[in-house]
Amino acid sequence: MLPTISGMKSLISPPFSPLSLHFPKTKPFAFFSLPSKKLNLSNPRFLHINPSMLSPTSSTPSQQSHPETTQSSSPCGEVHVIVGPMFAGKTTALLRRIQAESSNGRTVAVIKSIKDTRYGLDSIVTHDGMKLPCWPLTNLSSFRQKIGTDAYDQLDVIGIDEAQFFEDLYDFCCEAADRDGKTVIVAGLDGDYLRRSFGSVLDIIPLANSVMKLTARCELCGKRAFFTLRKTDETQTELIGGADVYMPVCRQHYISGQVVIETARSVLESQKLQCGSYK
Ligand SMILES: Nc1ncnc2c1ncn2[C@@H]1O[C@H](COP(=O)(O)OP(=O)(O)O)[C@@H](O)[C@H]1O
Ligand SMILES: Cc1cn([C@H]2C[C@H](O)[C@@H](COP(=O)(O)O)O2)c(=O)[nH]c1=O
Ligand SMILES: [Zn+2]
Repeated sequence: MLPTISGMKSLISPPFSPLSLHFPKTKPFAFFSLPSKKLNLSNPRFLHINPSMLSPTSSTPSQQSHPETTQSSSPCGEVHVIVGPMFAGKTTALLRRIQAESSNGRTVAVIKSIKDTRYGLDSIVTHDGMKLPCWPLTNLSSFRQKIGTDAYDQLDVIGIDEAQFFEDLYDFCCEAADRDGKTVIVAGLDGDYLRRSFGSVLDIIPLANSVMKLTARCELCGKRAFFTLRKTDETQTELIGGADVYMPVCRQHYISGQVVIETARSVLESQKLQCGSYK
């Protein structure tokens, strides 16, 4: 039997200890207890998340209010969708919503795509350092089996980060909310670096109780940023990276940035071709 922390309610991926929650040093945190549910789970641990851990002081400049935070257990499921470009605070918003649900005494678990290897597999980490243990999965359909049926049945709230990488997002949200009565909170990119619909994120809008599009700050002018510009010459849709590869931009700088990058790309391509023909 894995050690548990008294009164914890969140179902968090093992291995987990309080020390695995890392937040910026300027934002101290402490654990507190809530009455625990009658759970007999062999694997997941129970966690209380102190609100100060997910302090609003780390909010993005464009932080918007949460449209709906569930106050009590609902017999019906819910789907809430958080979208926006990179660096908009999607993960921060997801972690805050999860914390709010946990504070309301609901049992929560968080999933992220195994494709996102940026900060190790077992944690969701925001760009400014908030960290929460999670279940890293290839596909969402494996979640119930991974967590265990009993644990799944006890869950009230499921958070999903990097939702653009899950092909079975629609079916999972449908089943979790409609059939199993779960509250599903989904965070992901609505668009890729070419502003095309990314994965299945937009497909779940018709399933949603609420949709929130967050914005970042344009790295070039400071205005609101709606888009993500890729700074490199790579062209595949999926390319894991952070500020080294991507930057948030406003419409004007997306357009001018794309022109610069596409020009650079075609210059590089023609240089490669020329080099090839000299060989
Ligand atoms: N251009 C940037 N480069 C690096 N970090 C940024 C940039 N813009 C904002 N941030 C930080 O990223 C935080 C949001 O991180 P996160 O919640 O992980 O965003 P998202 O999940 O939308 O990518 C902001 O609060 C801010 O501190
Ligand atoms: C625009 C864009 C992004 N990605 C990748 C890059 C990151 O690994 C994630 C997004 O992370 P965040 O939590 O929203 O910051 O997605 C990609 O693969 N392709 C793209 O076009
Ligand atoms: Zn701009």
